[in-house]
Amino acid sequence: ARAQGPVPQVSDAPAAEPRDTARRVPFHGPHQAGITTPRPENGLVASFDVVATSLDDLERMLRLLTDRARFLTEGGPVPDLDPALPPADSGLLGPVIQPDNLTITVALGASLFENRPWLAGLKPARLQRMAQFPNDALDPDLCHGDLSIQFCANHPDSTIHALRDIVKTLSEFLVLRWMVEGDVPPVLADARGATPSARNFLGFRDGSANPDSNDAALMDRIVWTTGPHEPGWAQGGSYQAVRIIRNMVERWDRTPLVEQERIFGRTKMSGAPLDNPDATEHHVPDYAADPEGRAIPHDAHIRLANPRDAESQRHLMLRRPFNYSRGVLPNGQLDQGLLFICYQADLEAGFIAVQNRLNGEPLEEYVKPVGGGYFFALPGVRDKADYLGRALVDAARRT
Ligand SMILES: C=CC1=C(C)c2cc3[nH]c(cc4nc(cc5[nH]c(cc1n2)c(C)c5CCC(=O)O)C(CCC(=O)O)=C4C)c(C)c3C=C
Ligand SMILES: [Fe+2]
Repeated sequence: ARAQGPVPQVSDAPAAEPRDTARRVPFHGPHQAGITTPRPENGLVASFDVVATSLDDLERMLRLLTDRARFLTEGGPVPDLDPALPPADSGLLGPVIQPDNLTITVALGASLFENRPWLAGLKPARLQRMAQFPNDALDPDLCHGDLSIQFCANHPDSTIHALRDIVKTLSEFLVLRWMVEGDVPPVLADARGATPSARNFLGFRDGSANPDSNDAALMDRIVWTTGPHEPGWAQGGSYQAVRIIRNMVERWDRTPLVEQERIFGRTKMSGAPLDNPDATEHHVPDYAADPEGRAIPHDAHIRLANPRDAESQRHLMLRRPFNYSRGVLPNGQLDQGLLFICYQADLEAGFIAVQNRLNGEPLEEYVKPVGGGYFFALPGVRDKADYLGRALVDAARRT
């Protein structure tokens, strides 16, 4: 017989460690946050079509987007509204929005300029629609867009909350085309105080040879767009290339370790280049000492991506990828991959040139780009009176 008495209360799951969500990345500055600022654990790129048929509409949209991005990244209490109305906030983060290292980075696609005569002549010089590379199998539903927003934060609930806020508050202007969310595993400083690079879904450290984003002079050269060949409004912005790259992880996990390592040109566990496997991941490979490609094959990913010759400095980029995992494909394979994001001062000298060199690399047997797009990240918002894209709007009013 069943025991009588009160139904036992279902207890809450054991509480995790309290999270540190108070950290804030400054919103105002000469450049947008989320490019050279440290990459937190969660990242999401959403691409939108813009419904703005006049310059006044575009200005209203950019001002509203700036206000929301400023509030969400700085944090604060959610206003109480009349309960007869929809609430001011989704409530995902509770009554007070915590900044949680959130950054919101807004970038424009070529189609925004091409379909609007009142923006003619103002498109950044290298901005173009992403073309198909030989190994691509692009899904049109995962490509292009008038405007991209990259959300990064310590936790996925913060990036999702910010996306939901923008989708709701800008519904008059923005129609969502696609979005991909990803993570990078947390990394702990080693005994020498160095922080190793996080691993991608192929199990390799990713980011070892990235240029140092704390070096402002280097970032001025590699990342920030400057110079007379670009419209004046675009100075201080950056070209953003986004690629959704599926990883065939089942096939990869059945590939011998030596082959995996020769495909990248690095050892899997430490990340050291194969010309000095006992070094750290930050060891600089010496290709001149390996002209026949015995240690690091000529078609290894890192050797093709950066041959470190006289020309290479022109083709550098800042990579900021996240790993995505989104269930199972209809064929029963895991749908995992890399949300590849990179920033550069010149899209053609950066991403496009490097991708053209990578065409045909052995890694292609294990990866399949399925989407993405090219965008131009707007210059930063200087202060409370400024807004995203103000210089563009001012320039359009003058022409
Ligand atoms: C066109 C640019 C690049 C694409 C697309 C790309 C895809 C891609 N990369 C990895 C994994 C690794 N990439 C690594 C290095 C590396 N990759 C690129 C560019 C692209 N990668 C560059 C410029 C570099 C640096 C080369 C150098 O300067 O030596 C590495 C090694 C570690 C590191 O430096 O980050 C890994 C691992 C995957 C899995 C992938 C597509 C799915
Ligand atoms: Fe790479």
